[in-house]
Amino acid sequence: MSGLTIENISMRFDLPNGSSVQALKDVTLALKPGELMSVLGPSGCGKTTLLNIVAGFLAPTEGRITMNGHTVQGPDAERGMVFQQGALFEWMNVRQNVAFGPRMKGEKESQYGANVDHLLDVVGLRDFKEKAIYELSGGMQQRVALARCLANDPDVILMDEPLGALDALTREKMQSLVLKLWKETGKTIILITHSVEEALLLGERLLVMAPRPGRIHKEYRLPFADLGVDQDLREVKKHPDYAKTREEILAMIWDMEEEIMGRTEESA
Ligand SMILES: Nc1ncnc2c1ncn2[C@@H]1O[C@H](COP(=O)(O)OP(=O)(O)OP(=O)(O)O)[C@@H](O)[C@H]1O
Repeated sequence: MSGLTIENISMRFDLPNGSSVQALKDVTLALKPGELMSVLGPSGCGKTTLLNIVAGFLAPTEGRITMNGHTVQGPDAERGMVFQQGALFEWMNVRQNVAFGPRMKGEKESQYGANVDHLLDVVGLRDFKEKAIYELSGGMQQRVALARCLANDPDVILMDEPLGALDALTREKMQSLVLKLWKETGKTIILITHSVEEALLLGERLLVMAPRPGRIHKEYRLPFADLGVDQDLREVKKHPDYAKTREEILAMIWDMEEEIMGRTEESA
């Protein structure tokens, strides 16, 4: 079967003091090729743990991940990751960073060069190819991180708060870029965010997770990501369902946070 399946994933962390944390409990979902899913939920509900398991960085306590029919056993270029801070190589210039994956695969400049230049064009860094990473703004660094991930031609792109460290205006521009890349490349994308607005705009599917144990609370199918491919995101936000869904999700997460606070106070 093509696509990504997350089957009955549970994750328990055993702590040195003998106790344990049930970070995820029985999470099941499937993504078809080309789907864009945002993941939202209060702090500690297991978003990053889930992404790390899909990436193959962590082995789940129970369940399995399959990718195009085979079981995920560890990290692989078919699943690319973009972190909050670009995790770029400071000793390489912009173009060398983007070319890193293909070079590691043993490709020659004649094989990867045109694609690397194309990707740098797509993310708007044509004139910055020779720049050092420290010369770039945070937004530009995240553009490099996106291009570097795409240069490996992964089937799935996993993004953990990729725009979380950016200022509001840059973030908005980058949200449009993510939508553009999604449509142009047809990649499957899972994007974790703490921003309800971002989850709404970048989630063709939006997953709300609940904590203790981390699990799927509710899933939405939304029109805003498709609309945002061709439209200014500020226009998309005027859609009548946008404010309604935002309020509903905000209230949902607020209630979860209140419950966590209540439980913490009780146990104090
Ligand atoms: N390596 C680890 N060892 C022990 N506990 C862990 C480990 N990694 C995560 N946890 C715990 O698992 C739970 C889920 O953590 P995770 O980071 O996945 O949540 P999150 O939803 O991504 O949180 P945030 O929004 O704050 O980034 C938390 O209670 C966390 O403390």
